[in-house]
Formats: sequence, structure tokens, C-alpha cells
Amino acid sequence: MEIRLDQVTVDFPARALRAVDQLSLRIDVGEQVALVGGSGAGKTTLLRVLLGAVAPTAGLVTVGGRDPYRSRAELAWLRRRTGLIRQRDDLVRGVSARLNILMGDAGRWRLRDWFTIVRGGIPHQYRRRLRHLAQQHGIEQLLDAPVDQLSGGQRQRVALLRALLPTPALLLADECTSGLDPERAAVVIGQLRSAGATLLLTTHDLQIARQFPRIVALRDGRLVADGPSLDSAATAEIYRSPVAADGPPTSW
Ligand SMILES: Nc1ncnc2c1ncn2[C@@H]1O[C@H](COP(=O)(O)OP(=O)(O)OP(=O)(O)O)[C@@H](O)[C@H]1O
Repeated sequence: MEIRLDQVTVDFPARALRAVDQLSLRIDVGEQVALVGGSGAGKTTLLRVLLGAVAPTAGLVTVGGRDPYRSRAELAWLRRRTGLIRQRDDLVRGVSARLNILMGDAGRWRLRDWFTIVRGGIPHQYRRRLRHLAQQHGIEQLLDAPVDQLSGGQRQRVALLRALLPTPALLLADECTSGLDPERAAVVIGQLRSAGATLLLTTHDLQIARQFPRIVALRDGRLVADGPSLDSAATAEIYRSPVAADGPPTSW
């Protein structure tokens, strides 16, 4: 899905803070972009703008040619086509991996789907895809396990499959590789990149960002670099963030 931001600003007046500052950006259909920046640079806020969750104070945003802030219908259209993977583990505890994955498409469940799911089944329209995804990501033996019994890496795969189940046109991933070792992170990036969706992934980690064909860098809500790689000037610009005052994070 194509993303267009035109002079987008987001203010949080209660904190007298400008989180995104006149940001213009265009991401074409199928592009895979790493969004980098130090803590507080505005990365998550930008993803929330694209999800229709934080209205810009000024500027225009369109996703797939629709403005998520124009009507509930536009927002619902966008949400149905967007997969979100967050940093924190937001799976529903006490229920199976299978049910957590199915919840990725709960907005489209019909009454008969609810009955099937409540009885522990899989609605027929999901059976093939769920099995295929579970095999592809090596968790087919874990589908019946309560997510509480899974390791961090396994839970992370469940969250990934939940985002992929509805075949999203847009994947937004917010620091979803933090806490993973570099090898596991590379596998997750590979899985995200092979999903065929437009992909926007936020990260602090330049090693992660370098696995993407395009890197967009933010500092204090402003765009400081956009291209296939970050030159040393742009890297230094991001380092100069207050959070990095004690020295850059080790992963950089
Ligand atoms: N709902 C909110 N109300 C007030 N301030 C907010 C809100 N959400 C974010 N902020 C502030 O906006 C700034 C940008 O935050 P954001 O979460 O977008 O940064 P980030 O680049 O994702 O940082 P991190 O890498 O630490 O997650 C921060 O100073 C943050 O405290």
C-alpha cells in the first residue's frame, strides 16, 4: 500500500512537545523501509499516525490513497489491510497460539466463525493458510499450546503470524526485533520481507536497518536522511540525540 505524508506535524500540547515536525515522505507499494532514530525521535508516533490512531496537528496523510482521519469507513478499510507487530508481547494470555493467530482477522469473523472457534476449531477459510504459515515459521506443533507456555521467540512468531494471517497489504513493525539475538532478528526480518506487503519497520539498531533497501532516519520528529544507506553525517546526526549523550547504544 502506498504511503504519503505531506508536511505532517504531531503536537502533544499537554507536554508542549512536537513529536513529528513537518514530515514529508512517500513510500511506494511493496517498498520495504527501515525507520531509524534514537529514543523519542518520533518513530512510534509516525506508525500511529499511519494506523489512524494519532491525528496529525497539521499536514496530510494518505495510506492506500485513503485518509484514515476522514471517516470511520476509511479507517476500517485501512485497518483491515494493515498488520501490526509491536515490541511488547501483546498476545492474549491463557489461550492457545492458534486462537491468538486467528484473532488477527477477528474483525471479519461471522457468527458461525465464532461458534467454530469457541468449540476449538478453525473456520474453513483459515485452515490452509494457518497451516501453511505455521509450517513456514516452524510452530505447527505449538498451535494448541497456551501462549504462556511458549518461549519469547515462539511468542514472537505467534504475533508475526497473527499479523500475517489476513494477508496484509501494509505491515507496520515497531521495534519487533529488539531483545532478539542477531541471527533470530535476521530470520524475523527475512520473514517480514518475504510477506509481499509494503513494510515499515522501526528500529534503533543500524545492523537491522542495513538489511533494508531503504532507510529513513528521524531526529526530533524531523527527517534527517532517506536513502539506501546512512552516511556518517546522518548517523552522527541521530547520535546527537539527548538520549545518546552518554554514548551510542552498543548495537549501533
Ligand atoms: N500520547 C503521548 N502524549 C504525550 N507525549 C507523547 C505521546 N506519545 C509519544 N509522546 C512523546 O513523543 C515523543 C516521540 O515519541 P515516540 O514514541 O514516537 O518516539 P520513538 O522514536 O518511537 O522512541 P522509542 O524508540 O523510545 O520508542 C517522545 O518524547 C514521547 O515521550
